[in-house]
Amino acid sequence: MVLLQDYFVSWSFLATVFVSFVAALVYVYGCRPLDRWRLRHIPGPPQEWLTGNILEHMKLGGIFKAHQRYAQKYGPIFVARNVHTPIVMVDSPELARKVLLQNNYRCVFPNLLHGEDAKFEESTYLDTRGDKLKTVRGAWQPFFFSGSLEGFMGLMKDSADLLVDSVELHASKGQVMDIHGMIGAMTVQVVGTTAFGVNFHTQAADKAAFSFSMYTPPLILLPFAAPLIKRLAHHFPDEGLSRVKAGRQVIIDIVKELLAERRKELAVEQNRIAKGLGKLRASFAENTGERRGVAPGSFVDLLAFVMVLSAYETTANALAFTMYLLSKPENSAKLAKLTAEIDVFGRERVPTFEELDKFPWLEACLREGMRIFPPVPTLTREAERDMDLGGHKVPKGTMLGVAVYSMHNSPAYWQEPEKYLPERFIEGTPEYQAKPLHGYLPFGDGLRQCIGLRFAIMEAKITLIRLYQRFTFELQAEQDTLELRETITISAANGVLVKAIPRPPPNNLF
Ligand code: HEM
Repeated sequence: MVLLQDYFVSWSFLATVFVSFVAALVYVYGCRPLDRWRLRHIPGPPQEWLTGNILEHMKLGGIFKAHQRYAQKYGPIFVARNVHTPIVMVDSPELARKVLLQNNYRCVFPNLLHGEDAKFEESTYLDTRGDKLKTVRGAWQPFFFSGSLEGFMGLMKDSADLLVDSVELHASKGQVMDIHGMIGAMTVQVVGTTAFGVNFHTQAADKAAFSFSMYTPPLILLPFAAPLIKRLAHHFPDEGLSRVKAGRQVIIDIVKELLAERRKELAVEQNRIAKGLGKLRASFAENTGERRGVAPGSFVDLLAFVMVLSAYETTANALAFTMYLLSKPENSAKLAKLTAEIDVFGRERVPTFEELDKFPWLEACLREGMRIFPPVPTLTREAERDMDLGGHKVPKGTMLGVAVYSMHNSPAYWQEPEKYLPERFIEGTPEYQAKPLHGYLPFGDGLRQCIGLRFAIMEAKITLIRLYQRFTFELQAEQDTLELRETITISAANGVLVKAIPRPPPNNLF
């Protein structure tokens, strides 16, 4: 009896109670009972303890592929656990519209950055909300007005011509090239130069910037322990994290250098602004950071990050995917129509801003490319208030997602979705008639729709015109099916490998 009493007050007893309590807490935490209860009416894949659906996503080849599978199985609204927190996904044009038009805040996913790096991340625009959102977006707008866009034509054409030169070099040696990587170098040059008015001479946004670290899984699974994990990662960075930080540092260093240079050269800057280049940074400084202190000290970082994330990779991916599809042997008739449209315009001529509208087939090829391979496969929002989504009550604060990739490739909305049919984007064709009214979202929708949409289409059109005036491209056999890699965007995991075939001069056509 005495022994038992001793045991109850002993350390080992206390330790057993404590460990059992913590184990029970961890178990309950991994089951997410509250989230399950809140979203119990919405179907979705069964969740694993602690890991949600993450392991299944990996098995299925990415979150976007998993969403496609879930939509087939559970219908147009389902709950998936992409990360620790559940996300209510929609896969129907009507529901997608509701999500995107009624909610203006993006979800913020956890990341590992700490200290100075975290400040850089906070300054980014992608999860901005409230008044700051209006001010910042307003400051961006002038950059994308027709007047400004027209001013970028020369730069876009020169950059496309540099790309043509390097394609020619490979072609003269009969070499296979990764056109995706080469286009990426061009898009970074274009957007960097337009934003800062200084030649952005490097492909700074290395893919390593988006690589994973071994700290990422614990951060995703145990978000409550984020401060501890971030500190650990900061003091003992592994190789993955070091690469992420190095990638960002390249950008920050360039930006700081440019900023210092610009401050010394105010007169030169005035000149540049008059020409339209550097307008974005100037407009931003004018409207937010410097004048009103909305983003003090961080506005330039913001531009750099948004540039990398939003402009460079998406445009490069859209272009590379389109070229991939046009190079597939089964799409040779679509390619022939494209080269015919370009030949009518002229093999040597450079289009003016207005003349870019004379390429409807080219634009259709690009738009259809972004249907099959939307560069941003999932859009996210946070429910700003309680919502009714497809008859389900979704509480305020819930993470919402639009399964763009799945919707774009669904037979429920597109006839023969696996086929590359640019006709879908040519008014008056049967394919156009069959197209869903709202089911096409490569640039998102609502107040947070891609602000660079016109910039991107313009750059892509100029690039494709200059390339196809001179070449067609032959796909390497092993690329019949393109392996995709998913980060925030989807891209070709191993690049797009092609051989350039110089086109015969126009007078030898027949
Ligand atoms: C083909 C190329 C591009 C594609 C497919 C694309 C796609 C997207 C998508 C899907 C979004 C999110 C929209 C939403 O949540 O509803 C977005 C946002 C954004 N994009 Fe693009 N983008 C492209 C090119 C560009 C370019 C060239 C720029 C700038 C020069 C740019 C700047 C932005 C910015 C600043 C945002 C954030 C807008 C906001 O949150 O208010 N994008 N883009």
